[in-house]
Amino acid sequence: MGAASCKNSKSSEQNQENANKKNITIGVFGLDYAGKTSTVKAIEGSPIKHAISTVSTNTSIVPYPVLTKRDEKSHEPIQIIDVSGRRQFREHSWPDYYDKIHGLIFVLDASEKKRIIENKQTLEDLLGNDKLRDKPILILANKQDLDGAIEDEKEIKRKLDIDQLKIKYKIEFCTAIKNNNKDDDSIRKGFSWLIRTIEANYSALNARVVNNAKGSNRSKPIGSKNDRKSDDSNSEDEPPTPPKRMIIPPYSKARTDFRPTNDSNKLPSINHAKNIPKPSSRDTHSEDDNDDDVNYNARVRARPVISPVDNDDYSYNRSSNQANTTKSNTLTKKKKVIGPASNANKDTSYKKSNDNEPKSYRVPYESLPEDDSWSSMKKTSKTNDTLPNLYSKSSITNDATKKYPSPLLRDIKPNSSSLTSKGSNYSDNDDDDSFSKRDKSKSTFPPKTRYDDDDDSYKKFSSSYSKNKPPFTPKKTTLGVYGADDDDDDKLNNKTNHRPFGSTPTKKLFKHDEEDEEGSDPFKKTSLKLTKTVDSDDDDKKKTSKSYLSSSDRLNFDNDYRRTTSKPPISPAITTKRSKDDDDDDDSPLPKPLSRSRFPNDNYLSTLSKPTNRLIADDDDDSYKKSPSPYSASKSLSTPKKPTSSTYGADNDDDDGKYNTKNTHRPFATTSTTKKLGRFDEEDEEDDDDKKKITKSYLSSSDRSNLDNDYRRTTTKPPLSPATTTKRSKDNDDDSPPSKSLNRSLSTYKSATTTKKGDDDDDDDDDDDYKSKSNSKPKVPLRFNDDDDLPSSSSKFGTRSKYDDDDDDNPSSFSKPTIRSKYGSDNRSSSPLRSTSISRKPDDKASLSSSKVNTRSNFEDDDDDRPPISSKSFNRSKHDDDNKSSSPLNPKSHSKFDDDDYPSLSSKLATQSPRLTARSKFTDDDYTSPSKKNSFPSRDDDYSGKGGLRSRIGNDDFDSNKGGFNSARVGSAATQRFRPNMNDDD
Ligand SMILES: Nc1nc2c(ncn2[C@@H]2O[C@H](COP(=O)(O)OP(=O)(O)OP(=O)(O)O)[C@@H](O)[C@H]2O)c(=O)[nH]1
Ligand SMILES: [Mg+2]
Repeated sequence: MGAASCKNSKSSEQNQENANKKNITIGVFGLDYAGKTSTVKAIEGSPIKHAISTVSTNTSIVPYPVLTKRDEKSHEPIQIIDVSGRRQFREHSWPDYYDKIHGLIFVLDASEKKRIIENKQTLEDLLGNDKLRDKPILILANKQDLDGAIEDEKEIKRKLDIDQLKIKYKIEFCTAIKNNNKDDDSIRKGFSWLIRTIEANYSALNARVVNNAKGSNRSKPIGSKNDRKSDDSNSEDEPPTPPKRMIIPPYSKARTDFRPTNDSNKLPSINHAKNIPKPSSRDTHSEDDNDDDVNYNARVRARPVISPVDNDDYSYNRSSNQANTTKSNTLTKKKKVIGPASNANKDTSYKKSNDNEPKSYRVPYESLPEDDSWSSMKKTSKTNDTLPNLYSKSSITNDATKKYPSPLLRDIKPNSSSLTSKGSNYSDNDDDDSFSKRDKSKSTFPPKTRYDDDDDSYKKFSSSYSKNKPPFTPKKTTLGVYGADDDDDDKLNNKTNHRPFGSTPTKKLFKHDEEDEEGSDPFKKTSLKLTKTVDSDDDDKKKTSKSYLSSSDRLNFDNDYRRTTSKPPISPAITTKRSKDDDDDDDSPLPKPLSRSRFPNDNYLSTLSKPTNRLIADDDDDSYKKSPSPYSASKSLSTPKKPTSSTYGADNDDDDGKYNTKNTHRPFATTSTTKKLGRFDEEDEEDDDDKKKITKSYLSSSDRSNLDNDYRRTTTKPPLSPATTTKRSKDNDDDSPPSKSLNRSLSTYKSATTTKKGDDDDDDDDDDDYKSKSNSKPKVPLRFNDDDDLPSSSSKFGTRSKYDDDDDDNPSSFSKPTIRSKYGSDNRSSSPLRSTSISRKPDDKASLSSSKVNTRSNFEDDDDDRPPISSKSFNRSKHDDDNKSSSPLNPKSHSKFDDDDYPSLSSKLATQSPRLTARSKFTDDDYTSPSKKNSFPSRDDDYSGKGGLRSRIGNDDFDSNKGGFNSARVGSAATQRFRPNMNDDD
C-alpha cells in the first residue's frame, strides 16, 4: 500500500508537472538589420558578433529561464521564431506567426534614427493586429553600443508612440552582439520578463494559440510531433494540395491554387541562405521584389524561382491589401506569372521537382528531424525552423484581423496573474528600473551577467537545446513560475548563468529551385526542401561566419559561381571590374582591390563605361517597353496604408471568435517558412505580356540579384552603353511610353513635383533626384532633410516621407558621388557577364551553408540578390516604385512597405545613371564611410524614405544593399559595410 500510494503520488506529481508545463512560443520581429537574429543568439546564450541577414524564418528552442532545476523540469523549452525583417516578410510572412506566438519581441536598431518611423509603423502594425492583441511584447532598443543610439526610454516611447500603449510591454536597451566581451544582460532580463508575463497570462494566451491551431484545417499546435510526422510523409510522397480557402487577388488568381496545403509543421520554413542553393527562392522574398519589372528574360532563363507558398501568400496579402492598403502591388503580378501554368501542373510539378532534384538536397528534407526527441535537440545541429507558414492573408498593415483599435487606445484585459495585477508587466514599472540599470551597466561595462559567470557552460549549453521542433503540446496552464515580482530578473539571471539559454539548432527548410530551364513547369523548378545542417560548434560557426562575412568571401562565392560558369565574362572591362571586386578571382588577372560588397556601385560605373548594356541585349526589352504594366493597375488598386494606430477600430474582445473564424479561413497551410516569390516559367516566355508581368511581379531584389548572377553566367551580351541607359531614363521623363510603369512613374513624378512644389527640402528631392538622374547630375537632393519634419509632400507618400530626413542626414554621400557610382554598379555589371547556362550548383551553396553561420542568407544574398542589370528593371523599379508611392491617384498608396521601396540598387543605377549618380553618391558615402558608425552603418532612410520618389531613391540604396549587397551580404561584417551610415548624418 505504502509503495503504491507513493507511486501514485509520484505519478500524480509528474502529471501535475506535465500539466504545469507550458509551451511558449515567442516571435521576434523588427525591421531588417535591427538585430533580431543577434538577439536570439544572445538569448540562446551564444551571442555572436556578426549576424547574417535572415532570409526567411529561423526557429530556435531555448531553455526556459529557470530559477531552479525543478523549474527546468516543469517548463518546456521556449520556441523562438526569428523572422526576416525584410519588408516582404513583414508583409507576408509575419502574419503567419501572429497566432502562434504567446508573446513577441520587437527589436529595433536604436542607432538608426532614420528608420525610427518605419519602426514605429511596423510596431504599430504588429500591435494593431488582432492576433497579437494583448500579447506581451518586449521592445529591445538594440545597438546601444553604437553612437547615436537612442538611449532614453522616453524618447523611444515618444518616437514609437507607445506612451499610451495599453498592452504589456517592456523596453530594454541592449547590445545584442558580442561587444568586446561585454555582455549585455538586458536581453535576457527582458526575455525573462516576457516569459514571466506570458506565464502569468498563459491560459488566455495559450487558448488563443491552441484555438487558432485548431481552427486551421491542420490545426495543430506548433511542434506537434504527430502532426508533423504525418505532414512530412505527405510532403514527401504527396503533392501539395491547394489551400482550402483561398482568396484570389485580382492578379494572382491563377496562382493561388498553387499553394500546397501542407501544414506549417510539415512544410519547411526556410531560413538562411546557407541552406539554399543559389538560385533559390530567396530572391522572391527579398524586399527588393518590388523591382519585379526587372528583366524577364533574365529571370526566366537564369533562374526560375518560385515558391508556390510565397505566391499564394502574396496573393492573399494582395487581396487583403486591396481592401485596405497599397502594399501588395507587385505581388499580384507575381501570381499572374505563376498563374495558370503552375496550376495545371502543380501537382505533378511538385513531384517532378522532387524527383529531379539532386538527392543531396532531398535528403535533408526527408531527414527532417521532426520527431527528434528532446535529446536529439541537444545535438549541435542547427536547423532552420520548420515553422509553419500559415496563410497569411493579411499583410501586417492590412490584416483583416486588424479590427481592433490601435493598441495604444485599447485597454488590456486585466491579467489574472499576480504579475499583471501588480503591473509589473507594464513597461512603466520596469522601464525606469531597467533603464537605470541599463545605464549603470553601460557605465560599468562590462556588466556582470550570467554570461560572465558561466560563459563556458552557457556556451556549451547553447546548442544543446536545439531542436527542430519542440514537441510542444498545449498543456494545462498555471500561473507562471515566476512570482508577480518582476525583480526576479536577477535571480533568473543568476540562474541562467548556470544555465544559459541553450541555443537551439534550427532546422532550415528551404525550397530548392532547380534551374532547369527545360522544365516548363514552374513547379518543377521549385521544390521545397528541408535542409538540416548540423552545427557542431559555436566556435566553428563563428569562424565560418567570419569567413563568410568578409566581402572577400562573398566575392569568393561569386567567383565560385563564375568558375562554375562555363562562359567567360564577355567584356574585359567587366572582367576587370569583377576581378577588382572579387578577391577570389584567381582567373582574373586583375588585382582584387576591393570587395564588391564594400563597393556595390562599382559595377555601376563600369557599366556606364561599358558600351553595351545587358538590358538592351535582352530580348525582352521591346516587350517590356510595350508591355503594359500590370503593376500600375495593381498599384492603382492598392489603397493607402493605414497610417496610424488611430485608424484602428475600437477594441474588440472577440479575439477568440475571430480567431477561430480566421483560422478556419486561414488554415496553416504552408510549410516553408520562407516564402519565395518569383517563379518563372519558361513557358511564360512565350507570352511577352506575361513575361512582363511576371518580371515585374516577381523580381524581388533577391530575385534580381539571382538573376544577376545568372545573368553573369549566362549573359553573353554586353551591357548597353551608358548613353543608352541614360537615354532610357530620360525617356521616362519624356513621357515616352516605354511602359505603363514608366508613364506612371512619370506622372507620379510630375504629380509629386507639383504637389511638392515649394517643398524643396523634402519632396523636391525626389524630383531632384529624378532630374538629376536624367541629367546625370549627381546633384544632392534636397530631399534629405531631417526626419521628422516632413513636409506635406511626404504625407502624400505616406509615412515614408518622414524618413526623408534620414537621407538628408547623409549629405556626405552625395559629396562622394564618384565613389559610390563606382562601387554600386558592381553587382550589376558583373551579373551580365555571367552566363545563365551554368546551372547553379547547389553544392556551392551547400558548401557555403556548411558553415554553420547563418551563411545561407549570405549566399542567397550574394548571388541571388543581385538584381539583373536590365534597364527595364531599373526603369521600372524607379518609376514604378515612385509611381506607386507618389501616384497622385494613390497618394498614399505608397505603403511604407512597398516592395518598390526596395528597388534593386543595381537596377536603378543601371538605367538611371544620372539619378543613380546622385543616388550612388549617397550610397557611396554610406558605404564608404562606415566608420561613422563603428562600421555599423545605419541604413538609409530609404526604407522609410519619402513616400514618393525619394523613398524610392533611398530604397534603391537599400535595395542595392539588400538586393545587391544584402544579398551579397555574406556576413554581418559585409553587411555592415554595405549598410550606409545614415545615422551619422544625424
Ligand atoms: N553594433 C551592433 N551591431 C549589431 C547589434 N546587433 C546586431 N548587430 C549587427 O546588425 C546586423 C544585423 O543583425 P541581425 O541580427 O542579422 O539583424 P536582423 O534583425 O536579424 O536582420 P534580418 O535578419 O535581415 O531581419 C548584423 O551585422 C549584426 O552583427 C548590436 O547590438 N550592435
Ligand atoms: Mg535575422
